[in-house]
Amino acid sequence: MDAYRYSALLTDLYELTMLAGYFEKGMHRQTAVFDLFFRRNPYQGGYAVFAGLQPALEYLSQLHFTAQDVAYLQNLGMFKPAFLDFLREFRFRGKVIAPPEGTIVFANEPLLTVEGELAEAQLVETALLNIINFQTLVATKAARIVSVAAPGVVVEFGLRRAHGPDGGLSEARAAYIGGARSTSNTWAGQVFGIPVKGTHAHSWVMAFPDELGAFRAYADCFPEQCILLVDTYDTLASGVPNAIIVARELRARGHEVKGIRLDSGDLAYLSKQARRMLDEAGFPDIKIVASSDLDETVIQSIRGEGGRVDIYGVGTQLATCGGEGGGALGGVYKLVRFDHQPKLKVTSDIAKATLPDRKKLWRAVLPDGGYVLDIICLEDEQPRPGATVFDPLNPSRSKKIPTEVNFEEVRQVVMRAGRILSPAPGLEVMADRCAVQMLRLPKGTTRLTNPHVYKVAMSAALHRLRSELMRKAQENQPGYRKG
Ligand SMILES: Nc1ncnc2c1ncn2[C@@H]1O[C@H](COP(=O)(O)OP(=O)(O)OP(=O)(O)O)[C@@H](O)[C@H]1O
Ligand SMILES: O=P(O)(O)OC[C@H]1O[C@H](OP(=O)(O)OP(=O)(O)O)[C@H](O)[C@@H]1O
Ligand SMILES: O=C(O)c1cccnc1
Repeated sequence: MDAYRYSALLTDLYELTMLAGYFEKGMHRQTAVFDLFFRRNPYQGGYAVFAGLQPALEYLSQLHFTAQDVAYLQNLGMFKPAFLDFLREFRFRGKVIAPPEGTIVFANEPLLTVEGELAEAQLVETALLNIINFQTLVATKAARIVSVAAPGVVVEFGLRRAHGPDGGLSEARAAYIGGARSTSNTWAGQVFGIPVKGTHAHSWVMAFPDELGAFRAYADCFPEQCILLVDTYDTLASGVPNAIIVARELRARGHEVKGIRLDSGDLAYLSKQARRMLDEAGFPDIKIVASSDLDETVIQSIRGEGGRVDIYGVGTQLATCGGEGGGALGGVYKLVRFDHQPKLKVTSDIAKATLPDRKKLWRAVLPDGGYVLDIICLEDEQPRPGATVFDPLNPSRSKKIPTEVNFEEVRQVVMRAGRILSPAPGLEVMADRCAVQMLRLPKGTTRLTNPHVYKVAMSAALHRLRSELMRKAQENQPGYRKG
């Protein structure tokens, strides 16, 4: 898809200098495995929604340096001719393991694993983080908003406040995966097939001599999709009464006004009053749309006060991933195996020590389908009910896997030898997956504040391997003295 035709130069310079260095030292063909993961759930929440895989895979499968790319790098004066020749032939031929998009994931779990030659696996770090971090962050924000809005519907209105045109495009995609049902972004509608929806702006009302004339004109032009913005002058004194007049006139012509939109004031109070007025006038099916800097907290408050909003139009806060613990997802990409040896990033802070080697991610599931905990194992082991597993952040804490669970593997091989293994499912499939998995989480995990901490554990074998590598790494440091 053209929307994903990213340049090979979509990278940090240091990926290219490392690549040139590995090439010069003859290391570029050695095998490497990298894990992409994040260390903290976004928004101080209890989960994240994995998104961005399809664009990431499209990027990998199309990755090549054009003649212009190579000429640009040559002009930088940093790279030798033999390396530039290598870039001309460069393709990504690696293997990728990942969860399907819309999967609920948690901090410290390996999400994407990229395996290949050091050159290809290292080069793609920046682009993969750029794509996955942003889309996962937006999809998570959408899921949070949808979780408090339901059965109300969420429409994504963020394009005008999104971080640039490309941000607006991928944000609309990710918001849909997280549960937004439609977007105002027509380009996203065209590219991704997301349903497009909208009302009209205050400028429409202001461009007519009066509000009633503006509503009549809109109903005339769009008798089948008429949603009227009622807060330009006075919501309850003129906006809703005028909308009711137009709704009667339209009904006499065989059509129905579909909705009204509230865009300022106390949305709980106004929606209750508007609902009463519409019902009393014989229009119980006219929907109430609300917008005005909405986020999950405001929506929860509106609902808590008995607000009667049917559709929430959410723009700025969704598109820019606002709120505590939002803004950016701190996903990282770490080397876990190199030249046939497991690798570990050692640090005095155990919470930042990586999980070495090729791994599998398993989800322990109760007979009723509810999720219990996730277990990170070495590639060749299978978790067992009753086995003891360890907290990767504090391995002195351990717990037993409940005996009655089954295990679902969270990730699958999605790319081999640089080829995407199966065509991406539609975005609706990803959105359904997210909605279903949200319901399978333990109670409290989706709570906005102080959520239940879903357990992510490592197997005993992975714990042993990590401890052993840590010990060796410390002993091998020059100047290390056993304390
Ligand atoms: N019932 C509610 N509970 C919590 N927050 C609400 C409620 N109703 C509205 N809000 C929020 O209150 C804030 C203020 O809304 P209000 O429309 O009064 O001011 P405004 O947006 O600055 O007005 P204007 O649209 O005229 O600029 C908005 O961010 C809105 O999301
Ligand atoms: O509040 P958000 O969550 O960002 O949702 C999008 C906002 O964008 C529009 O306002 P804007 O003032 O840009 O234009 P308008 O004249 O249509 O109100 C719309 O009325 C919403 O309030
Ligand atoms: O269609 C709307 O009502 C809309 C679209 C974008 C931003 N705000 C509102």
